[in-house]
Amino acid sequence: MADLPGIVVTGASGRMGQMLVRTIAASGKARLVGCVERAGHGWIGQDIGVAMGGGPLGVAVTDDPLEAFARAQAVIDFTAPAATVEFAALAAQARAVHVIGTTGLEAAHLAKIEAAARHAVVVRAGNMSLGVNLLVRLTQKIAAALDEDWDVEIVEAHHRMKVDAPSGTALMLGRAAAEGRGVDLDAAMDSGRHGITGARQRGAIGIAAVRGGDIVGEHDVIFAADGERVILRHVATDRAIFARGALRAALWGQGAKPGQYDMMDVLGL
Ligand SMILES: NC(=O)C1=CN([C@@H]2O[C@H](COP(=O)(O)OP(=O)(O)OC[C@H]3O[C@@H](n4cnc5c(N)ncnc54)[C@H](O)[C@@H]3O)[C@@H](O)[C@H]2O)C=CC1
Ligand SMILES: O=C(O)C1=N[C@H](C(=O)O)C[C@H](O)C1
Repeated sequence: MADLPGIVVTGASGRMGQMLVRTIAASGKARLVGCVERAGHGWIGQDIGVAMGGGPLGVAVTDDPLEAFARAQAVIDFTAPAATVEFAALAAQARAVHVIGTTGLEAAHLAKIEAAARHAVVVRAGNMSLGVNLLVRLTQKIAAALDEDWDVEIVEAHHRMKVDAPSGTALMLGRAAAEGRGVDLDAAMDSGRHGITGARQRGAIGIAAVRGGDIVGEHDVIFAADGERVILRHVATDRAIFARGALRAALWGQGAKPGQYDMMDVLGL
């Protein structure tokens, strides 16, 4: 047991944090060695298992990430952009693999993560599930096969508490469609339509976001032409799919050289 990789979960009280704690504890492939939450959080100092309403897991929640990371071989981080940037520097300092699931990262955040990845392994993906990563590959292939008579529209739906839009997954899918077509997503993307928009621009890649209830995550990629449509769909019904992917990434990263990777690298897709 002691030779299994030790993993720290950041944002341990969150929707994904709790799922990760359960997944790691039950995996038999890794040890949970730390749980981090933001300073002032009510769970600081409590055993994570007890705080989650179950039996003790022998790991107290801390607000000191550096001390926790120093004991770990990997950090799994599904939190928020500002926190993730801070954790990237600290994980690199500790030479721990940093698995980043956080979405809503902007250019300035990504530059800091890139700098950290010069010293340590970073695996980052807007979606860690096998099914979505397959969907990304299919989207790229179909976009490459179809010309601009086929309008690409991506529709994503998530729970009412999600704070960023479009979802990280929708952006992955948009990027894949753009790559398939040989264009730049930033130039082609049309998201958040409202008012007198004018007719659709040929070649645009549309992205729309739905927010409501407890939707775990749903993504449609629609290729619409005159007289026919191709629709690819992924429906997540359980956050365990993301946690399993993240754990797989943390284990895969143990043998990798410093640098930034994604789930395509981990899954060999
Ligand atoms: N890549 C993927 O496969 C997936 C990514 N996500 C992303 O993961 C992120 C988190 O999602 P949820 O768990 O639903 O959110 P959540 O709001 O339930 O959890 C976030 C947690 O991070 C904690 N946190 C924030 N700042 C912190 C700091 N400085 N130090 C320590 N902890 C801090 C919060 O207290 C909270 O417990 C979002 O960006 C979401 O889009 C979610 C599911 C799958
Ligand atoms: O916030 C979420 O919940 C999710 N976020 C990720 C995203 O932004 O795509 C992945 C998943 O869809 C759930």
